[in-house]
Amino acid sequence: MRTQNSGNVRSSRSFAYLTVRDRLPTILTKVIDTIHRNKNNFFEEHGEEGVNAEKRAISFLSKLRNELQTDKPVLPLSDDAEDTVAWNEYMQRQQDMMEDRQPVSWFKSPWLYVECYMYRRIQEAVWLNPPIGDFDVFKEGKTQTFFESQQAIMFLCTHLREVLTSMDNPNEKQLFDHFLKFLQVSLWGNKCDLSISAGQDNSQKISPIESLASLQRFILVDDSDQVWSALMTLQGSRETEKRGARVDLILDNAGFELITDLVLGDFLVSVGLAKEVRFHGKSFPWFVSDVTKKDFDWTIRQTMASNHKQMSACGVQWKRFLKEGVWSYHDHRFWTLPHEFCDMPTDAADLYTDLQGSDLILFKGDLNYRKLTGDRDWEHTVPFARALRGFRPAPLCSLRTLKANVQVGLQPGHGEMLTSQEPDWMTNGKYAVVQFFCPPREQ
Ligand SMILES: O=P(O)(O)OC[C@H]1O[C@](O)(CO)[C@@H](O)[C@@H]1O
Ligand SMILES: [Mn+2]
Repeated sequence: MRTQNSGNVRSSRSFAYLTVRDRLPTILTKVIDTIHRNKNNFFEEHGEEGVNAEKRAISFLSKLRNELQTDKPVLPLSDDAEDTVAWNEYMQRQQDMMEDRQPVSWFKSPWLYVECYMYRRIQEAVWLNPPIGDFDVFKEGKTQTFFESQQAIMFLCTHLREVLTSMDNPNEKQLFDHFLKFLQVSLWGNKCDLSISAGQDNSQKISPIESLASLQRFILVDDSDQVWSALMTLQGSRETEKRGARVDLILDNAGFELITDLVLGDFLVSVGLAKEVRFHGKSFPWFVSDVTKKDFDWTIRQTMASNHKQMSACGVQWKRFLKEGVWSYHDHRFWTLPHEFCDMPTDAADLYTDLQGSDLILFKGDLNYRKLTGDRDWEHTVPFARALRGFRPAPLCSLRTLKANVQVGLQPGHGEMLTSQEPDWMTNGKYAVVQFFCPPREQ
């Protein structure tokens, strides 16, 4: 069994190596440029102090880029945030695992760790300079993809409102068909992240519903019917009948993907499949396009303010769900730590306990999949349940388009066939999985 990290940065032909060599410095250069372009805004808001903060942040980030490119040892964090100690302890853990006592450095550590670490160091640059401490270095890109996906967002909102108004007493089959569509739209929404393209435009421009049929053959594992059964079982159970089912959606990217997740959350609540939807986002800007609380609120405000009738009706409804507590937004520092999810019971016990109260947890995106499976070099036939290594807070499902070298739960020979036909099938974002796991009932 090969279970070392799939992200082997040491091998100069690996996807991980290329990411660290090419993609991460490009992202850092864009961040530096963004801060520089905002110099006048910082001056207007904070005077000279703002300009000094801009200079210090840029010099910090340029140094960081140099450390990365010259494979320097990774440095402990020097800020004083809620998660600083956890990060520095994790770095020590990495150090203890080094075979030859070499210092942990950018090209000699697991990919998952260095990639997460870079985003945390970017945040360190901002937090160490309080006048610009709440500046989101990725905001521009996130708003841009939202506006560039307007057409697709309008299609989707229209489709949702039509489905909801036309459904008077739907039978189970009709409900299932609609559910499947909204689940798949949310799945393919994950194509639109900005980290894989180092911030280049990756927005959705065509009708998301119409493209579903042609995309079906790219879903390598499709456990949608098990997700559906889990929801149906809840409907029949006495306990959940009383309190209603709770779905937790672990969000990934802002822009079009977030809209697909909100639409799915709306559908689940509006047709009674869930009583409560809890959205989980990041507590600081992460992996270029991930959702923060500000992005979440901004997206709902923008949707409400749209001139398009159905789109603004969606926004108004979403605002109402939040006000009534049917929907809620949560963040936890664990989502922006480098830990794999099987560490959650020990390293974020409060979050694990919270998730145990869920009836279904939907994990969006590639990074969440890497953390679910520990980003290991698993054989493709290893069952998903095994790759989770004891992470079993509640029934859970990963909705992920493939953008990294890890994939489990395939039929024998499937992975080999794909490799022979399309060597980059795990990283080109063309394929997807809907992978479900249900913890066995306690005896
Ligand atoms: O937004 P997602 O789907 O988690 O993707 C994040 C991207 O960043 C990566 O970590 C690569 O840099 C990949 O896993 C993926 O391409
Ligand atoms: Mn992301």
